[in-house]
Amino acid sequence: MPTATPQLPVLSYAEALNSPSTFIPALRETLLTSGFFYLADIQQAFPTWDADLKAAFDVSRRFFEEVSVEEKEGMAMRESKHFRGWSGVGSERTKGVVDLREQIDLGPETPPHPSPAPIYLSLYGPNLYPPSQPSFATTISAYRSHLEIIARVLLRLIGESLTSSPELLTAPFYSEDPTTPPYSRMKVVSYPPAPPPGEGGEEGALGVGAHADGGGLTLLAQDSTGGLQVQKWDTGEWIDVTPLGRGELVLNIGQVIENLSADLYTSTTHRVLPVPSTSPRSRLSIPFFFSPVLTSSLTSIPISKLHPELQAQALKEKEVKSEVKRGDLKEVVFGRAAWRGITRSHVEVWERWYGAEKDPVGGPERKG
Ligand SMILES: O=C(O)CCC(=O)C(=O)O
Ligand SMILES: [Fe+2]
Repeated sequence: MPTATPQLPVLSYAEALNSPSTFIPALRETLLTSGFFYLADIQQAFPTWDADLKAAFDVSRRFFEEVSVEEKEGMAMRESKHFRGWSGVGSERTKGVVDLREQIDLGPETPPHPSPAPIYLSLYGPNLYPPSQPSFATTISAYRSHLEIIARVLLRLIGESLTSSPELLTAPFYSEDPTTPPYSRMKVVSYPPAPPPGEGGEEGALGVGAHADGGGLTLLAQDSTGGLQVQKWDTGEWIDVTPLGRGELVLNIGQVIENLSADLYTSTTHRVLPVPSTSPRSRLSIPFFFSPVLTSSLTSIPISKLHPELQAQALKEKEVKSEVKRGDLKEVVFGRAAWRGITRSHVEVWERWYGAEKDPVGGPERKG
């Protein structure tokens, strides 16, 4: 395991639970400056954390390495009206360029929505799992349930770091209606070693191209390979998010929290470099995108409700350096943003089940 010196702040989950009064100012400072951080000391809250994390990576590697292409095709995302399931290398796009990764997309496990109008309610539905590896579903679901807890704790503390009415931030992430739960997605991803351009590789292709996450809060576990980079919003410099080998998670906020925070906190641009063709194996990562209910309306915390010391800063214009256009998923209703994000990444799935004639939101292209 590498023992790199982290270039991003390391915050402690144990401190978040035991000493919120010292954790909250550190969290605020981190989100005002860096936008990305490591979360360590999760073991103190979940004694089985290291084993559960390892089990999640073990079932993921077994899936990518052992399940046949025929079985993967049977659980392919194009079979799902709900944009769930497996996508092979080259079938997902970021800003129109193929991503060099293979993945399973998962969401909250529910039946299809009973009346899927508006169209984005079609995003609710069942996941697709590999039939030959039943431990994949149970292991990944158990891991996901830890992340739901950690994300809720962090969300509340992010709310408290901004305002004495944290429910202004947290409300869109709660639902009383079982047909419209919070729409948190999760991916199990493999980045295979890729040939460089000139030796068969596509010019400009990355593991995943530069983007800012569209959801609320991203909690990412990565193996020891490395390759994730974040673009510092103040200088535009790319820095490595090196794995620390401590069972840590990498956290960043998505465009939803950027918007809710009156743009005080930045949803930072990031990317994954291709795995070198000389690497003996694929890089694995498991990002979890903790997100609001699809029907929720997202309105920024009013400046007058922010902590007094943040109000002047919220009024200032902030220049964010980013290789890609930002704010591209700005919508009032979260479902519309989620729909545009996923249909843009998986145009073929959208065309198969919906297409321009049937889609009032406009799928990959914004309408109205
Ligand atoms: O795999 C990673 O390290 C990052 C993936 C990512 O940024 C994403 O899927 O949004
Ligand atoms: Fe991302």
